[in-house]
Amino acid sequence: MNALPKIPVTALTGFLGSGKTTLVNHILTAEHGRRIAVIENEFGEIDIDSDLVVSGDEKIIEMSNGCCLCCTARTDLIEILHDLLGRRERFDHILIETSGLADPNPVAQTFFVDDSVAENFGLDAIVTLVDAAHIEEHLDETGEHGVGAQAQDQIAFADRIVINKIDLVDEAKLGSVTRRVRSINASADILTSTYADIDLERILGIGAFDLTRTVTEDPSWLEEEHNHDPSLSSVGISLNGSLDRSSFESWLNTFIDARGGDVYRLKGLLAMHNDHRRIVVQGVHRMFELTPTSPWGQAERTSKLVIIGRELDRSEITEGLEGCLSS
Ligand SMILES: Nc1nc2c(ncn2[C@@H]2O[C@H](COP(=O)(O)OP(=O)(O)OP(=O)(O)O)[C@@H](O)[C@H]2O)c(=O)[nH]1
Repeated sequence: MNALPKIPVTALTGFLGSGKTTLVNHILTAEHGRRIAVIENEFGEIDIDSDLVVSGDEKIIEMSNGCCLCCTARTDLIEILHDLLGRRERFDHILIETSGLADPNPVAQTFFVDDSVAENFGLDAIVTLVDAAHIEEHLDETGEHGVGAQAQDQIAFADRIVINKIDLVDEAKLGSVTRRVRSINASADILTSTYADIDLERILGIGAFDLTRTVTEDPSWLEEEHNHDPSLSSVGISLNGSLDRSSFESWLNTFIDARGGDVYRLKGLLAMHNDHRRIVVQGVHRMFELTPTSPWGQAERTSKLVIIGRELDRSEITEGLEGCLSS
């Protein structure tokens, strides 16, 4: 007998750079009256996401095991959920931000295959973010090493789809993206947003996940195995000291000019010479931006950069970045 109601869980998916962390920050800072525990996970050997998420006491629980939820044993997730159960009076909703390369299936399965989890937690909805500017390109990558299948799975399994970054596309492009998404998932509600600024009532506490529907539409979903595309890799570099900003910008511009098509995602937290603030660098393909954040204060100045992409040459990137260190 279980007198307590199940804790609702929202699984957030979406391809690399679609805006998941932006949405998590929005959820953690907006006034919605819910207390939300966030489980983060990341494909990349150096953890950056937790630096980029607005910090707030113990809300963030990371799975920084250098791999994504889908291919680590689900026991990791089960353990974290059990741990949270011991503190259940402190929150009333759980949000799992899956890696940009994760297949949402194993996450969803966790809530059904493990009895103790199934008894205490209920999957509320799978929410998938879509990058309006890049999703078509990703879906079209259907070759042997294509990421199209992953991007497609994430859309197919969604209960709610948020087409984000609509500021970057015109109406015609938004129309074609919406039609494309609809052709993959005929039933999910589709919302649109800029910087993931959406009415949270439309994605939290909606009770949308319906196992009956999922199983009927794809009976194999509980067995599915998932492998990462081997040509995709993540290069994470951490350097002590400060970078010279103009050298960094010029190196990054040259690198992106040459390799932007293969760079799915670039994230970093950088120390710049003559600047007391931490600088966040965010990039998706050929677009990138540098944003100053909190001051370093007494903290040791280190620069961390993670690049996720195809055929990346670690030594070339390391050398390039080292060349930007301020002397
Ligand atoms: N122009 C524009 N940029 C956006 C929007 N939403 C997010 N971004 C930017 O896109 C970049 C990626 O956003 P994130 O929220 O980090 O994306 P993510 O899905 O968490 O990325 P991964 O962790 O790599 O999977 C950041 O530079 C954001 O500021 C938007 O609506 N419009």
